[in-house]
Amino acid sequence: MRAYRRWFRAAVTAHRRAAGLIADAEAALDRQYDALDHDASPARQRELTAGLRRVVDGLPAWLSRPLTDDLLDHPLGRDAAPDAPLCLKVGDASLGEDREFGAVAPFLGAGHLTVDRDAGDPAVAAWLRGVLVRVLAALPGDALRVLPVDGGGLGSVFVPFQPMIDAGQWAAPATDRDAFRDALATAEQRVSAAQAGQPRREALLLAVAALPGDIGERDHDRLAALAYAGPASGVFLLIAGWPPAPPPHAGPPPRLSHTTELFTEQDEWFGMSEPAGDESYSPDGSGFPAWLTLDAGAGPEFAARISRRVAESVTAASRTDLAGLLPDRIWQESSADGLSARVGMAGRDPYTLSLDDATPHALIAGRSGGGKTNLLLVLLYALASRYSPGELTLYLLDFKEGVSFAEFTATATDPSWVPHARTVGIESDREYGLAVLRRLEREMNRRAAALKRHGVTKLAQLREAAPDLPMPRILAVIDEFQVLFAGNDRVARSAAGSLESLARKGRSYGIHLILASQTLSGIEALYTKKESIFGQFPLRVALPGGSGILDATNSAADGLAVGAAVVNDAGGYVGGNRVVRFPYAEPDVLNARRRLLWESRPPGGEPPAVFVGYAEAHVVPGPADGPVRALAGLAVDVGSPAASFVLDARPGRHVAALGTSPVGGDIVHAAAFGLAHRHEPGTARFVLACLAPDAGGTRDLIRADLGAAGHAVDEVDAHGLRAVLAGTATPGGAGQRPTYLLVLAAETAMPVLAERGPDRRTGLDDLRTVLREGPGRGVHLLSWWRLPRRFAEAVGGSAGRDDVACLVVVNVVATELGALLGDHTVAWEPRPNRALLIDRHDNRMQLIVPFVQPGRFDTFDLDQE
Ligand SMILES: Nc1ncnc2c1ncn2[C@@H]1O[C@H](COP(=O)(O)OP(=O)(O)OP(=O)(O)O)[C@@H](O)[C@H]1O
Repeated sequence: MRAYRRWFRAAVTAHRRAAGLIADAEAALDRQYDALDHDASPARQRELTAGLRRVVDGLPAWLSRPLTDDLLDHPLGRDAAPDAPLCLKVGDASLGEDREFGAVAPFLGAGHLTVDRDAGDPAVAAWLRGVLVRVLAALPGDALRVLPVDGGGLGSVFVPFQPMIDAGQWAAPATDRDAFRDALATAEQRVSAAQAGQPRREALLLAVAALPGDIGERDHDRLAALAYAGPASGVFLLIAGWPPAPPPHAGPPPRLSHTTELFTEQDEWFGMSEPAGDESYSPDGSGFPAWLTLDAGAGPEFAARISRRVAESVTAASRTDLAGLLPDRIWQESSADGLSARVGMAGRDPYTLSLDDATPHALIAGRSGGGKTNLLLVLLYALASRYSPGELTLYLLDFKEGVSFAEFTATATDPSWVPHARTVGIESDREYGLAVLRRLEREMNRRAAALKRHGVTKLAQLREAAPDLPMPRILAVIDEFQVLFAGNDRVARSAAGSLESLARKGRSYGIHLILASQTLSGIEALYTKKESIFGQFPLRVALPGGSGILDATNSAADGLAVGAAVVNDAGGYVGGNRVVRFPYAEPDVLNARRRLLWESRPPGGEPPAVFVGYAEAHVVPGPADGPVRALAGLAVDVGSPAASFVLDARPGRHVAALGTSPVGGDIVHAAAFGLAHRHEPGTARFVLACLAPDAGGTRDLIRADLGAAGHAVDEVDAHGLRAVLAGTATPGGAGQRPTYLLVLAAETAMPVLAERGPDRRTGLDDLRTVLREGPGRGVHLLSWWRLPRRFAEAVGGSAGRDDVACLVVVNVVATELGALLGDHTVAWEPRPNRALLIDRHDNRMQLIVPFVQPGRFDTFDLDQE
């Protein structure tokens, strides 16, 4: 400060002497030109201008020298110190040929600068660019944040500075009134924060190329207030076009305090007011004693070059590496009051992301390739390193290709997993997502009850009151969460309900949500539909292309480079913006860290329940005791429990797989396989009818698996099947052993079954008797019907609906299924690798991953299914 004072005083003194010279000269001219001392005066003039030049030359190069290529070798970031006042050359005053000198004015750290013409004037545009280049090059790259305003829509002034915008150090230009007001709000917030004693950040410069034409008195007053309070808080103004024309019926705009003003005198000549600060150019307060032309400033290319170089250095300085960011000693933190982890750098400072009572939940958005996967990996590994599995549990869910949480699970080549992960869903179904949300809700209710029981209101208190009660904080991360709400169906409604309740109440019970999305349109639809949910997500992380989750006027994330994000903890309002750079999630570092976490896991730590949407399910033997069941697949649910159907003595305990897909045959195979392992060899009878040649492969497999389990198989054709039905329909005809009728392509038997026999009975009569009475005698039908309508006819239409209680629906469209069930409200859409298990007795409908033959979907065209 002292050095600046000394220097500026010298400059002012030199200017005054120049003024004296001009006054002398004018007086002399006035007296009489001829009487002027022609010899002495030029010498004195030269002497004085040389003195003035020395003053300007004494200024650091970036603040004074012409902005040309000659300066390119001069180092960046060393000509001014952050927080210290600086002076720079703003114009060229002249006392005649060869007697020019630089006019300097105080600026950042000391006061504001205005010029009365806006950047529509090319000289003003170049000047403004020049002032920006000077401070950009003189200061360390991250010592100044610029909020550009270009209300004239001219745009060109700030175009060269795009690299600084991309690097997140400058905001994107505000080009209309609303955006201008947001910029004002940001600056005002900075002032309030400083006044409240918050630590100073980099200086903030509101740089205006042209004010929006439609601003009013109130905006002028806000600028005046900023001018007054700004310098003490590190907020400065550089305004081209001040004072503006007063709005209609309004007085002239207020004077800006702490401001050095340049104003037009004539053509390209400007006058300059007294400078901001304590010094003055003239003894009588009349301002700078000479007219001046504006500093030539910087051309767009030169500005772009400097901007690129400074941006690169800012980016490099704020780059972090993952290894440096993860703590060496794991699991040292308590999550009693919240979760937080260092995840990157905000300028020169480490950035810590927190999920706690104030910011319980977060939204993350960015375009494809914007770095979402990377960010989530960094965040989750950082959290898992700080908190032990006793302090933090993770529920990870993704709905699409994209973020893959496979990184948290064991693989064929690496047996380690992240021990905090409770569930990991990869390319999950919406139903699976709903199941996870429901599970979280149940956990929330469990915690609510525990709080009540212990008479406390906060999780931290509960952890003290009941130290043995497992009460880790839970973080659920849902990627592409908008998929949950696709369609206006039961799943969407239930998911919205669950999510809303978790978002509202979760914070009290240590449950945090991070919702991430690429498809902003999906989120936008939700904004309008479910605005209330998003109010619960004050923390917003906008990766490149993710401005959609910020306030409508906040486009700060549009120009970000990959590796950076605008993190906003004020629900998206501009004032809360912070540009944060995240390290690259290096695979080697992640792998090493996962191993370390895994090796440190508590004894008995279970691997996460993994659900992989595209994976085939293959049958394995079911439990050896309990009710006898037909295995059908894995439930689309947390932990993927087996989905099965109890084959007890109640009438109708049979299975029909429906649909042309060969998966229908696989269902019969899975059931047979499970039963073959359930019964001791030779203690059950298996009758197999394969009635379509193209199901031969499945028939062979059934035969082989039953044989391997020690069971004989009676193979029959349609006539044989009819005979077996006739036998088992008669009391005592089935014998003592449980009997399973395995029928592939059952509809093919219809003509044979429909024929009347000599006793006037048809095979269908026997079939229906078996369906009703068979289970009581240990006889169960496990069948695959390619044509659901034939099946309906076979069981006797609606009257026989409950006679086959278990339907496994494969590729049957909703209308057909509705007709079959007599219920058109059933929501079902056939999809690859999924089936709907319906137990008509229990009124249960369950989405399952059907058990199929290994490789079924490798050889089978999914589109045909
Ligand atoms: N912080 C970073 N530093 C350096 N490179 C990064 C960083 N973040 C992401 N990247 C690079 O960008 C690429 C895309 O990132 P990432 O896969 O995280 O994007 P994404 O948004 O998840 O994309 P998608 O959803 O399409 O998979 C990565 O391959 C990585 O090389």
